[in-house]
Amino acid sequence: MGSLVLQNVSYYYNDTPVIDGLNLTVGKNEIVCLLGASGCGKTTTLKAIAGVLEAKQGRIFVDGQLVSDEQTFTPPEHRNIGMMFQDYALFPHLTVASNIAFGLDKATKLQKQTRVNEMLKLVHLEDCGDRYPHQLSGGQQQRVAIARALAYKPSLLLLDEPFSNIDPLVRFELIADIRRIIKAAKVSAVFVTHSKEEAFAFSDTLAIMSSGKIVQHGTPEQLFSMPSSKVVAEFLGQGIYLSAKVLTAAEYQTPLGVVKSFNEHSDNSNIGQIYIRPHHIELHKHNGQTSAAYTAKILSQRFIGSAYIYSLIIAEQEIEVAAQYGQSFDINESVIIKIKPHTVNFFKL
Ligand SMILES: Nc1ncnc2c1ncn2[C@@H]1O[C@H](COP(=O)(O)OP(=O)(O)OP(=O)(O)O)[C@@H](O)[C@H]1O
Repeated sequence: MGSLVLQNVSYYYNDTPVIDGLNLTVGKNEIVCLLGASGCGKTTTLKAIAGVLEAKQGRIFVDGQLVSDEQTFTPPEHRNIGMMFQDYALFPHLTVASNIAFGLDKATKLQKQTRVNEMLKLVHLEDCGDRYPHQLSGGQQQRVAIARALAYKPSLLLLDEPFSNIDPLVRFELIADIRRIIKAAKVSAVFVTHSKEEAFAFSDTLAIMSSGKIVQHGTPEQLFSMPSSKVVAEFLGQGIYLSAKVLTAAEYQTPLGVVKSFNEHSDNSNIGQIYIRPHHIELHKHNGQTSAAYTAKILSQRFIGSAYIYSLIIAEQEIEVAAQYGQSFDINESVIIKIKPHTVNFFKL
């Protein structure tokens, strides 16, 4: 059994379902990120796991222990779960060391001191034990918050938007740092964010939520290359749909010609749509050729340092495509569009 198992969990506010038969298993030492549109129920799911609210249906196991079902409700303080939220919630009148020691109420003075020193070392704040929170940067305060959450050796850590108040310039450094700390502590974690970039940088796996359910759970690569539904495909990338007819197991007829696939078509349907991401598209100079070429007009451009990104309309949908190194086009220029062979995501109609 995983470190955390949610089986058919539901929760509703005033009869409106917010979590609706949700299933999720988080393995030992796995960091999973709950991702989904605003209001899809991510924070409510964290609260049900923490025991801050009582799930109306289903079963929740933490480290193999049943903590919630129709007959059982283990209160938050007995679930052995650490929590970390965006506002750090450090006690301003306590030193860093006292903040970290706060949850260690059953330990002796010596045990507390030893654990606080271990935690300060883990988060690289050995010299800050006597400081107060206001004497630390936002990133340092967040490291104290994680030290406090890990001090009593929880089996699971819940993180709700922990990086959203951190300066964007240092955010990804802090994310790498906190990921390292969690991995060193060998704890499982459930992380909620709005940012795909944070999710990719911080998590081992992503669980995409929609309408109160997990619609797909897997590594970022699995979800990106083989999304199980349009919701997942659209959530992870800004692509376009092309109508598609299955020609052979690895070829599709589209309005932009035949698209070749690395994977075999497994569905028994013949008509549908394929989802094309920007990196599947190649732009080429027209150079006066007309034969069998599929073209589009450049609408706008922006420079990102290493390349130009061009905006164009393909199959009546706007998409941004990066030019290859050294390539450049003019606004309004007509360019040839080629779709590279790739692992095709086909969705039947
Ligand atoms: N106390 C409440 N009473 C009634 N409805 C609530 C309450 N708390 C949350 N909701 C509703 O439940 C739904 C899910 O809320 P939740 O906070 O879990 O979403 P979320 O996915 O975390 O959203 P966000 O990404 O915006 O933080 C929303 O529609 C929200 O309006």
